[in-house]
Amino acid sequence: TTMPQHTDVVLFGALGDLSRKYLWQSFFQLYLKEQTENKTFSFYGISRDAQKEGSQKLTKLLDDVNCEGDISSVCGLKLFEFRQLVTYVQLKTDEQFDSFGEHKLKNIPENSDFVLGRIFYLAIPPNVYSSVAARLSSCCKLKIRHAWSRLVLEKPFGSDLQSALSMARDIGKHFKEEEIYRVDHYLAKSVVRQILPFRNRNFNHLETILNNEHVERIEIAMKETADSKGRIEFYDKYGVIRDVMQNHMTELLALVAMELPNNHHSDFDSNKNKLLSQVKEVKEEHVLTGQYSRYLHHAEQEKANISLSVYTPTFAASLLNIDSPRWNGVPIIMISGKALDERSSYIRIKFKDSVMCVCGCKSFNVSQHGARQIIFQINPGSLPTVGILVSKNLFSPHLPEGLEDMVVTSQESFVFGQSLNEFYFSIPKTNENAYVTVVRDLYRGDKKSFVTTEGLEHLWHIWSSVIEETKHRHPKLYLEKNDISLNFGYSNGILRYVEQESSLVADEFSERERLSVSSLPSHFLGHVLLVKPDVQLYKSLAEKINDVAKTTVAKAGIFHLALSGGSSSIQLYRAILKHFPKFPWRWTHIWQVDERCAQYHDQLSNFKTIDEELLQNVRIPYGNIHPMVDYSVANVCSTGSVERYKAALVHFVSKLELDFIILGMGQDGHTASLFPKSGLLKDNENLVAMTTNESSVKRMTLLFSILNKARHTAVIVSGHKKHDIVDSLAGSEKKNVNNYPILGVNSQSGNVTFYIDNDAWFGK
Ligand SMILES: O=C1O[C@H](COP(=O)(O)O)[C@@H](O)[C@H](O)[C@H]1O
Repeated sequence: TTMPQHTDVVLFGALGDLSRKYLWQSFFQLYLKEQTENKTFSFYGISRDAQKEGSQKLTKLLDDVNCEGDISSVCGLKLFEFRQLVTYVQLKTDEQFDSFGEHKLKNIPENSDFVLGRIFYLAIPPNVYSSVAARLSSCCKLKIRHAWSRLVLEKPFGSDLQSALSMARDIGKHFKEEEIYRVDHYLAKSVVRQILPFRNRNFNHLETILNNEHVERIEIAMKETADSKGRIEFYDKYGVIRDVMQNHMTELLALVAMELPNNHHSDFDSNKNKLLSQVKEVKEEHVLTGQYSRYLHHAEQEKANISLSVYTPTFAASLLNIDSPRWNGVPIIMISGKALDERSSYIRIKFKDSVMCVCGCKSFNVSQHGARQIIFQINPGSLPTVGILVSKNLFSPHLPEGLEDMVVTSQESFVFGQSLNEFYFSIPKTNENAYVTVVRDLYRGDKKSFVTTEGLEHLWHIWSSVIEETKHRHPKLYLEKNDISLNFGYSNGILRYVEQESSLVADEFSERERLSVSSLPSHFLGHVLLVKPDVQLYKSLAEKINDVAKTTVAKAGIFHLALSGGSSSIQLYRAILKHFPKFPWRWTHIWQVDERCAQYHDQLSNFKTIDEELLQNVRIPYGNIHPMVDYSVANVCSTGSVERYKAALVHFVSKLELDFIILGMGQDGHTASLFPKSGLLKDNENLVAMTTNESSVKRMTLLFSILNKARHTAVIVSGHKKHDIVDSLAGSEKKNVNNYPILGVNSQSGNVTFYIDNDAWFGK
């Protein structure tokens, strides 16, 4: 007869996300499967919230625990019982801890024939692990015969080797190694659990080919569609390498590459640790990093420290090597990222193709000679379900107890370019949530889903220095969901993006921008003023536009730039082309501030200048260019043209906020095509209008209603002919917008800068 046993489950962080999403449901599953007359349970939900509020929150949370489709009355009854067995407890002070140990938890006399267990599950921030462990050790840990205590920790287990060791030391003062359970939920995923049984069951086939003679490379991927929104603070601290490569992915590597254990736990641990100790420290040149383009936007929303966020990798690809006779020379490639095109985790073992066809190549049979691979598909990606795929031209696998054949329906599915029909496909018989498995293992004292202290030390040893070395590297920006510019290759032991240049560039994010703004010398008409010789002036403005473009593209994925006509603009375009060849043209939309109603080839056309001097020299998508007048009709300007331009602005420009506009200023103080005494100066309703000044042709122009919504405005004033108007505007006499339209420039953003060259400022 087995001794009766009771288990107290004490869940810290009982009201948090992890508990809400997985833990309570998993503890209910435990109760459902394990509880008998002889095996009883109590559950305690712990947080720092006051008793009443915490208790209400917990009750709500438990309402969501359910039978997951099991409609039997047994499950319904057990669910009812389970909810009754959960008690909320506020634990903040030493006294509260002590009284919890004394009065709430079950206690038994020494030497009773009863097994008592206590699970302390810490779903709380790691910085309090040590102090909570210390308190638990003094109030609640069982120290009598037939009793056990387990301390369960969620990652991150430190942020580098040193911090992990010091955390392990601190906790080790209160709990012994066998009492510490560090969760790695990937080790509890259904396919991961089948890796070793599968290898064992196919020992004769597999163990002879799982080595450097036969394996070309191993890929381990953890691709996610989710981004890091809501977790920026955590992500800025950890980034993708610490978050998943150092732990889940390296653990997966160990399972496919370690020597098979002889089914003894001690073998399992020592073989795994041996393998981990053979993985070479990752080098800087072995890691590529990327950041999805809206990351900084999320960081800003979450009030993160942007100067740190710019460096956070949300994507990484790493090349690892194992220094052992079995694996020497086999590249191990890890890929993981947020905001990618699919949620797919897998280990792909690709075998060498060493067959050369000499004769009969026309009928060379793909199913016999095509790519040979084994794929452990852990999260499904585009497959109908998770499972293990073995190329039919490799061997026909024997299935261990936990797997069954998957019948591939006629519907074609492809895996790395090969039809699913070209694989033997086996799937786990049960596919429960990983946390259900974690909790069951925990209860049974089975340490398969947990990380030992020695293992942890190896894991950090592999990754610590490269994380440090790359911490100030600017990750390559990528577009969410599907950016082929993340594709990379490896040769001569080095990883390289196929497209070296990011289509999005965000280095030197805004620091320089802020600096340049704050160091401007003075003000003009209430706006920031920069006075310089013209060459320097245009370079400064080009630099500013480039900076704003990069940061805007990084945040919003699109940049709207509105240009004026005039000879000064030509110098600006040349400065941009010369100094900023990496300008993000692909993501830039070009608008016009104003235009004369002339055909494209007419010398009066502003657009012709923009086109010839700028657009023809850069790679900008045709659809991003928005000329103001309509060259497809004889009458290039009409009411229809005004409406068309307005509609285009409304369609493309979010909230009608252009990101950057370049204005000029005429000798009469006009700007855009808004001339002194024009009725349009007071038009607050329209965005675009036709206009004329006495001496010249008709024009189209943007109005102040949209100009003043721009996020950044630069007014270029250049040449000695402008000196008088600059002088007069700088004077103390009060002026009004009706006579000096430039005074109407009053952007809501406050980001207006006058770029005035020496000639215009000082005169001849
Ligand atoms: O541990 C982690 O894993 C999740 C992904 O887990 P999955 O079971 O959904 O594949 C990841 O989103 C998270 O950033 C990381 O901390």
